[in-house]
Amino acid sequence: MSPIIETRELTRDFHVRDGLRRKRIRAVDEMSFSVDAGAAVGYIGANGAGKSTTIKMLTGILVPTSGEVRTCDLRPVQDRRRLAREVGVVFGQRSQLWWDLPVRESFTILASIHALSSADERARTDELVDRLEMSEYLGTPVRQLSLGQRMRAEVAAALLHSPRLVILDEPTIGLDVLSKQRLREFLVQERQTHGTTLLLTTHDMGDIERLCDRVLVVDHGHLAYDGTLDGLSRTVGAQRVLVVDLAEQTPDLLGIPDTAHLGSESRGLRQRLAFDAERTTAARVLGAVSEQAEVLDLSIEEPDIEDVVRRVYAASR
Ligand SMILES: Nc1ncnc2c1ncn2[C@@H]1O[C@H](COP(=O)(O)OP(=O)(O)OP(=O)(O)O)[C@@H](O)[C@H]1O
Repeated sequence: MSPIIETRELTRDFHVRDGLRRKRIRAVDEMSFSVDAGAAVGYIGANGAGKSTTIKMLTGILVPTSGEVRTCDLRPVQDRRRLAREVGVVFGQRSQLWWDLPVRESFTILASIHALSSADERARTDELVDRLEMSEYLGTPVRQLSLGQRMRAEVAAALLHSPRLVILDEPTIGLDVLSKQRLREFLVQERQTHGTTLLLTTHDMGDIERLCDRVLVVDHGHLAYDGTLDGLSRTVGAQRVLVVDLAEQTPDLLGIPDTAHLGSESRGLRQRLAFDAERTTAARVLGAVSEQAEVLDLSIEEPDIEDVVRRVYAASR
């Protein structure tokens, strides 16, 4: 089976003014990678690393300066219309819905753009409305929706024609915890049910952990890492943090095996301990803490994606 995305030495330059001179910026630099059908790939990197430019070339919005790209076995620029039938794109910060129309009407327009039969349109709309819990606001104009509601509608709009590949650019940006969780669950389900391939850019490590089985890290237009999330954690030693609220003011919990004490608040009532998930577990750390103090509450902080990216960059240079 041929890959659903394949790039070979893909490159894109921009020319910008620098005072009186023109300067060349190489946004994507001879990048080669491929993605198999059915995969879920996280595409991460610092601001300006080249993520959006890559996505624009994959979807035919931007013409490459050099190199090759094939998406769903098509040439994105030349075959853009055919590609639109195979790919769904969600931009967290840009809407593809009609602001003054009720959500339902946006779906009807999109279904007719994609030339869905009325039976397919009905079946797919019902499925998406049900799984994304949108029935309450189908008649509401898009401009009146909350961000979480709008994002669900955006995702439904991008998936209405059952694309083989879904590209999501910051799909959970600005969403509250519950909305993020719902959207992630939906995407996991969609992939399981329909074998949809997912490629997403995000600044949220939770998206990567819940959704992706492979991670690409881009640095100045080059791939700095391509592998599993576990491998990424091993490469950079991404740490988790256990935050414990204690029943009494307690001296700093030093000497807990495989942890580093990050700090205390309120005279030791709340303490933060970093641990490496490769070497120990949250349960083991909690067990050791409980021997020294009564724990009232706890939470675990996910690794910070900016920190992970910085460490990958440092390791690859
Ligand atoms: N239209 C453009 N004209 C000039 N330079 C551009 C243009 N689009 C992108 N660039 C430059 O190309 C580089 C890569 O930008 P790109 O938007 O692909 O990064 P990104 O990884 O998506 O960043 P972010 O996370 O901030 O969205 C940056 O240096 C950016 O300034």
